[in-house]
Amino acid sequence: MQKSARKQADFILALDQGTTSSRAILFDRDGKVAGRGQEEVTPLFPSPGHVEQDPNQLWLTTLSSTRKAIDAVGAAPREISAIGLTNQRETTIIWDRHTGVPVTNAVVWQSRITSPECARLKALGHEPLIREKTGLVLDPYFSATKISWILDQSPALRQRAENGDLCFGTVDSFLLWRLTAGQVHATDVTNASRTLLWNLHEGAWDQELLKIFRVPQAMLPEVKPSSGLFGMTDRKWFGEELPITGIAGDQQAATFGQQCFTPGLVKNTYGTGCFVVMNTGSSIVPSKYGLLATAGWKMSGQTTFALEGAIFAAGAVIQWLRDGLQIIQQASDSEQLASRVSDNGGVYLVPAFVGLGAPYWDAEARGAIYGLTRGATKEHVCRAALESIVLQTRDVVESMTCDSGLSIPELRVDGGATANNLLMQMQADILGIPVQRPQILETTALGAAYLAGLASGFWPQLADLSHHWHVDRVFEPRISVDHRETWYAGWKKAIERTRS
Ligand SMILES: Nc1ncnc2c1ncn2[C@@H]1O[C@H](COP(=O)(O)OP(=O)(O)O)[C@@H](O)[C@H]1O
Ligand SMILES: O=P(O)(O)OC[C@H](O)CO
Repeated sequence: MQKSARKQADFILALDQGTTSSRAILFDRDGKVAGRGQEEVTPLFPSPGHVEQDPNQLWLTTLSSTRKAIDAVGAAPREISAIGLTNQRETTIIWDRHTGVPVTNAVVWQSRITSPECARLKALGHEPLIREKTGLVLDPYFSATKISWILDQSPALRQRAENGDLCFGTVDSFLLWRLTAGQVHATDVTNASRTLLWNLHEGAWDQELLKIFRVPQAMLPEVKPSSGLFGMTDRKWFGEELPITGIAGDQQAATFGQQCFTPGLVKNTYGTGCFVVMNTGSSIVPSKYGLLATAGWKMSGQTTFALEGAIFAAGAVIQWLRDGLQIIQQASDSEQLASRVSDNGGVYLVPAFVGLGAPYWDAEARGAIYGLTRGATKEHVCRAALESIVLQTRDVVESMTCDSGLSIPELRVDGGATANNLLMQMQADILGIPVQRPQILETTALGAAYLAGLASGFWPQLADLSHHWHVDRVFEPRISVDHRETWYAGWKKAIERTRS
């Protein structure tokens, strides 16, 4: 890499391959969006509870959104200092090492197809060891059982994996492989830490876990720091070779993009799901209250760890109001509809569409609506749907406070649903702390850009980033403690009734 020439370049390109879309954003030196491209991706539901995506679509939409972003700016590729990659995490792809062709569709993080395998491993008593080594819980959400589920499709596949003819990767790893035309099979620590195969304490693939999950070591990617050179793009994609110098899973990237650089700072991203992440510095905080210990990022030889509460259904509830119940036409209508009533009228909605994630980890629970009376209206249901997002967040923030022993002074927010002012106000009300919405909501992509730009020299040091973060609006809590706790007590009752 010609570092000095690249330092002079004008942009960092961030590629954000998410659950619902692939996005590409060019950021300038002030961390502002210079141009963007976005393409939707299609979820496939082959059987109840199972979710897949076509890996080729993830790749092609990444390429086409990149071209859109570059065209929007009219930038020449040589004006791009480096590329940062961020991705929906845990989603599992296996491809042929020689041809690059995926052997099946991607098994998406939301898929529950491996519930029986998780139950089998729990019955064998493996859960405490797995939890201790990985910081995670034994749940179909993570990659390990998805890998073995794919390999169990045929003995020939398993044999090819054992012979070293197949590669496993999360979405970052697959895109990196394609961008480098098959030259690099790698991932970063944050993505590795979501597989259930990564020993968080040792920072290495764990032989005992590989055996428990029946995953051949020969198919695993090399694991690198989140900020540093991963490889060069093949000239055929953008007309010249560009260095890929940052990779992180999307929630860790958003934490970095929100500049949660000091222990105790917390962000929440409101997308399809909701992911609350707290920086815990150099300490791995094992959770007693249903959260995950995970890698935050690794740079300059140092790993920063994090505590995370993963909530599976957030914006997905609003999509259901639109596509399932059809009581709104677009997600943003939810704000107006819910505002027509002053409270939930006693209605609570628990959106356990794919079970419950943090802090309950109940794969078998399914969604329910409680408290319906003859006076309940679609406005109440819509309000209860929005409330379910902030109430789930409160569950996680309570666990985080207990686990970390730190009181959380404020919540930094980002993601598509933060455009909803009522949602943000309710979030401040139920937590009793200020909610800070920054001007740039594309913090996931920004975090990937920061990781890449710090490695390429585009931004010489972390301190150069501090003037990029500007608040758009602060939502202060406005309700009494009594009101807050009565509201929350109703939710806890609804949750208890829903658990399997
Ligand atoms: N104004 C809004 N009010 C409530 N939810 C919204 C609003 N705008 C978008 N959403 C929800 O936010 C999600 C999209 O956010 P995004 O950050 O793009 O998600 P992802 O990264 O998971 O693809 C969708 O699930 C959508 O229902
Ligand atoms: O693509 P998103 O934004 O829905 O994020 C998905 C998470 O990474 C799943 O762990």
